[in-house]
Amino acid sequence: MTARERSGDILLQVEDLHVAYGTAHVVHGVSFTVRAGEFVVMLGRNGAGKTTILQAISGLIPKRAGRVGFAGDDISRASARDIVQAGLIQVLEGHRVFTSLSVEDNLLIGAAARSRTDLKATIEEIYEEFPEIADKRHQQASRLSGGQQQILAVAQGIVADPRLLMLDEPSGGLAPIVVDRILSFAAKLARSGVAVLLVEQLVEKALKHADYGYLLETGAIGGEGWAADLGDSDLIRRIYLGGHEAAP
Ligand SMILES: Nc1ncnc2c1ncn2[C@@H]1O[C@H](COP(=O)(O)OP(=O)(O)OP(=O)(O)O)[C@@H](O)[C@H]1O
Repeated sequence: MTARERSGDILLQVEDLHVAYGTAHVVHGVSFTVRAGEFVVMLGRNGAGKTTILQAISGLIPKRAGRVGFAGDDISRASARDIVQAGLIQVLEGHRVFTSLSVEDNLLIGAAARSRTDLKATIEEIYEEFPEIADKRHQQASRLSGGQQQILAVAQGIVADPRLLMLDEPSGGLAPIVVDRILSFAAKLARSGVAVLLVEQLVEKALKHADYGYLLETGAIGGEGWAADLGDSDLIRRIYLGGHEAAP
């Protein structure tokens, strides 16, 4: 199955993206798409370039070459702020929350990036889904565990009213059951029309929740396919394990 046969309007279109850190050329002509309402995962070994690609799309690091289209506009040279305003929201790797502010203020700050009318209902929905942060809504975020801060970081991305939510390894430091809850919430968002682009090391869990996957091999797309087909594929075995064992 090729990308062309997927349904839905293309929301994000990355074409021939190149990124370098000084003389280290780490992304070599990457092209891929994310469609409206689609949950796409990008998999690849440590250091393959996944975070670099997300950050280049978000305008956080410069692109050496290539084009990024979003909702019909060319955002290749747009500022990080304008990219957020357009509805392309990235949740960075690690627990990047404001620890001196309350949980609820963290959510309000996340939402301040873009105005939305259903903010209260969205925050309530997040509290319902993640009672561990609801219970501490008026406490400083520094009182949350690392895993709860990670949930809060993802929640900040959700309240920003994304058209495309990019999640960079949301599993970091989380118990497996919490990872499943976050990924199934992301899948629910996708079903409601928000596109999701996930970078994740937990291959099995990512493929369980995503619709479509791209496999990154040292800065280039090595393969792609429906998530349901990739799990037990030779492609995954080749990329992660040199073709000998089952995927992690
Ligand atoms: N700021 C930087 N300066 C120089 N090299 C960098 C920088 N950030 C990343 N790299 C290098 O770029 C390559 C791609 O890194 P990147 O973090 O994008 O990979 P990744 O697939 O996200 O890996 P991981 O799963 O470990 O986060 C690696 O070789 C890494 O060492």
